[in-house]
Parts: sequence; C-alpha cells; structure tokens
Amino acid sequence: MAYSLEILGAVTAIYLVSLFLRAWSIRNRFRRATHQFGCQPVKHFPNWDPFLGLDLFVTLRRADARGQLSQAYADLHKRYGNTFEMKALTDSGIQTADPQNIQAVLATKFNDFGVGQVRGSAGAPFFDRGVFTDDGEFWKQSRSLIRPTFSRIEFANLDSFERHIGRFLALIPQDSTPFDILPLTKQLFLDTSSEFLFGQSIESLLPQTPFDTGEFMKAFDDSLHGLTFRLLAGPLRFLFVLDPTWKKAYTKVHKFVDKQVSNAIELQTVVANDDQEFTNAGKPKKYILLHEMARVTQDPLDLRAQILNVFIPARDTAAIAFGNIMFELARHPQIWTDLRAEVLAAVSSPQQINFDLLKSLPHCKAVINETFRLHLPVSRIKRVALRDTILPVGGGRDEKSPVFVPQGRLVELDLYTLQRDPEIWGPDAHEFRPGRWAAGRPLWEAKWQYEPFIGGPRICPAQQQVLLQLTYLLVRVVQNFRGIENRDEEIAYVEEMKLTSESRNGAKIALIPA
Ligand code: HEM
Repeated sequence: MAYSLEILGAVTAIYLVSLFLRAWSIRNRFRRATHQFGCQPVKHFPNWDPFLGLDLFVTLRRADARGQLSQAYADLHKRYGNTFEMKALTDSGIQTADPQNIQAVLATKFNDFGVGQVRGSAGAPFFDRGVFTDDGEFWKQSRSLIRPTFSRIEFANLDSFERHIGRFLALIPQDSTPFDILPLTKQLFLDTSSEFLFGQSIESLLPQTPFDTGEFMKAFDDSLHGLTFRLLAGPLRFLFVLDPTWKKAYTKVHKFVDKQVSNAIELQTVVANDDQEFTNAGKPKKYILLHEMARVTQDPLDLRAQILNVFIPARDTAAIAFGNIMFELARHPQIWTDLRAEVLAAVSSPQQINFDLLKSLPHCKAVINETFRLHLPVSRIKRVALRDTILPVGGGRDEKSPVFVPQGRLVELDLYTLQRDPEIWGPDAHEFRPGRWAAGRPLWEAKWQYEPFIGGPRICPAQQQVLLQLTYLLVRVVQNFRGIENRDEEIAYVEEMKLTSESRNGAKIALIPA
C-alpha cells in the first residue's frame, strides 16, 4: 500500500513538473513573439475551474441540451470579444469568429494548422486514414484521389438525380397533410450519394429496396454516434474501449462498403482506363467516385477508408440544408410565392432543366444563400496549431494585436457567430431575409465573412455539386406545389448538434399541390 502511494506521488510530481516546464516554455516563446511580432495576450473566459474548465463545460452541455449550443458560443463572443481563450474540458483553446483569423487558419497560414490531433485516429477502426482525417502529404494524396471526380461531377449525374427526385415527390402527401420533410430528404440524399459514391444506390425511397435499408441506416447512425462521442472525449476516448455496440454497428457498415469496393476493383480489371467524358449516346458520363478511385489504387482497405472519409461528411449535410430551406420558407410563405413565379417563368418541364438554367435563378440562389447563412450544417471548424504560429488579430485590449498560438493549441472557428455578426450583416442579422443577396453575390465571400463550405485548400470538394442539387430539388418542389405552410407549434429553430448541426424538430410542413 505504502509502495503504491509512493509510486502515485512520484507520477503526480513528474506530471506537475512537466506541466510547469510546458507553461514556462510557452511563456518564453510568447515573450519572444511579443518582442518580434507585437503579439498581445488574448482575453480569457474567467473559469472558476482553471485546470479542466468543468464549469464552462457544464454550461455548454446545458445549452446543447436546450438546443442552443451555437447561440451559447455567440453569447460568449458578445462578452469576451471576437477572439478569446477558454477552458471547457476537451473543448479548450482559442475561439475565433474574426474573418481575418479565419482566413489565416484556412488559407494564408494553412500549413500551420491541421485536423490531425482533433480527428486523427478517433474514427479508427470505423474509418481509417483519408481526406477527412489527415494532414500533410497523406491529405494531399487523398485529396488528389477525389478531386478529378468532383470537378467533373457538377455537370453530370443530373439524370440520375431526377430519377430519385421523382420517387421523392411521389412520397410527399398530395392532400396538404402535414409531414416532416427532413427524414424524407435524408432518404433522398442517402440514395443519391450512395449511388455517386459506391455505384449502387441504397434505394431507401423504394418500397422494395434491395437492402435492409433501415438496418444499414441504423448501423451507420450508430457508428457516427460512437464517433461523435469519441471526438468529444478527445484524449479520454480510451474510456470507450469496451463499448461492443460501436463495433457491431461499424462491422455492418464495413460489410456493405467492402462489397462495393470489391465490385469496383473487379470492374477496374474489366474496363481499364475509360477516359471518355461522354457516353456513346453523347450524354455526359455518369461518374462514380469509388470506380474513379479504383483506377488509382486497388488496395481494398485503402479504398474502404478513403470512400468512408467522403461518405461521412456527405451523409446528411445536403439533406439537412434542404430541410433548413423548407423550415424557413414555411415561416415565410410569401417568399415561396416569389420563388414559384421565378421558377414557372423559367422552367416548363423537368427535361428543360440544365446546368445553365439552374445557375440563372437569382431568387433560388438568394434563398439558398440566406438559409446557409443562418443555419450551417457544419458550424464549428476545429484546427490544431501544428507549430508555433500567430493569428493576425484578437490580442490586447482593443483586440487588434496579433495573438501567439503555441504548437498543439486548439483553434475553433465559429462560423455561426461570424455569419450572424450584426457588424457585418446589420441589425437584422438574425432574420431570414433573402433580399440581402439581391445585388448578386456581394463581397462577403471574398472577405471571409460567409463560409458555409469554408475556403482555402480544404474547401468542401462537393460545394458546387451540393448547390446545384439543392437548386434542382428546390425548383422541382416549387414547380409541384403552389404553397407551403408551417405545421410546427415551435416557431424557433432548435438545434441538434452532432457531427453536423440540424433542426431537432425537423421541418414540419404542409405542401399545397399546384
Ligand atoms: C450542405 C452540404 C455540405 C456542407 C455545408 C459541407 C460543408 C463542409 C465543410 C464546412 C467542410 C470542412 C470541414 C473541416 O475542414 O473541418 C467540408 C469538408 C468536406 N466535405 Fe463537405 N459539405 C457538404 C456536403 C458534402 C457532400 C455531399 C460531400 C461528398 C459527396 C462532402 C464531402 C466533403 C469532404 C470529403 C470534406 C473534407 C475535405 C478535406 O478535408 O479536404 N461534403 N464540407
């Protein structure tokens, strides 16, 4: 017993000495940065638990339970400035909603920041290394594996999208019965994204789906759920080591993906190097990401990891965005009327819809932009400093001096606060007002004030594809229904923060047939 106490005492002493040495080293590096670059300290949230930040952690978890986590961060920014530092257990580090700092982290100082320690191996063995988890050379290689397909896809695949939309429209009640459009939209995008990513749609919108869709979706959701907990737990994720449900869930997902991977490899040996961008009938070739990847690597485990690295950010994001559009339109029915007038004037039949037409609808564009401004499916971006570096602003009393960021420090970009900042968007920043986009696309994007897909080298590769699909879907729904009504007693947007952020109450609406 005495012996174990001695060991415990020694371990504690070593830990405290290492903490002290680390703090001392950071202080020296900070002094050097002050001298060289004029860095000033950033404001700190006044934690009463300065070691772990349990006080703020509990406050934030309570806000999360109320569905107001993003707003809780925005309130902190209101009190402590655009850039401040805080401790909240695993969520400790610098918070910033400043466009200059966001630009530095994502673009101008891109090589100084990475996702490694934030995501790193948290997903393994559910999903291994790929474009979503890695930094440096491995990230570059993974990104180049998917880039060619994404840069061509936006022009193609509209035909198969229409096929899925037909099924989607048929499942919408035609007698103005209230329903929640979010789950239905999730099924639609699950079907289209599985077709684009794997070459085989999960066909969840069909009554006779060839898969046990419910089982697959549950397994995938359970896998993502387990992943969210592990990411939240940070270095404490070893605590989940004995959790058998996660393994059961991701094994089912692997079984499905591995089958698609082996199909892709087999197909590769049959149709090697088909570089044609058009079919023999002159139509744009339909791109399948896994098949394009299999032209570069035929390692099944690598392919599984790489495709899951795309499927995870793809899973629900676009569906959540469409649900949010419907959520807002149901609360602003007059805007639906304006949209419908624009759509009916431009489009008479689905066959007529093409890329150029979809790009030429300013009302649709404004509604989509404004929805993304208020409701971000990905609202917080986490990065870690890969080396000692500097943020351009946020230090000192006036928050205008540069801020020293030691290697290993977490920096969180708060896009929600940025995109609702009254100094940028005016006093009606919290209101849904697509009219603010009327003068075309203003400078907001160029100034890093509007970033739902972020910017810089890690910009969402699917941005153009998603915007095109959302416009297409909006056009098709607006064509078929002359009105929309809100059927939710709760008027406010209640947020459900998982890996992505969505409306906890879905989008309960009634659509009035044309
Ligand atoms: C409304 C829909 C979507 C939004 C708002 C969105 C937004 C984002 C954002 C903000 C990031 C950066 C995350 C970070 O670096 O921490 C990201 C990354 C990514 N997104 Fe999307 N996304 C959407 C849909 C999709 C879809 C449909 C796909 C695939 C088909 C996709 C594939 C990816 C991939 C692979 C990355 C990682 C890129 C990298 O790190 O280099 N996203 N997305």
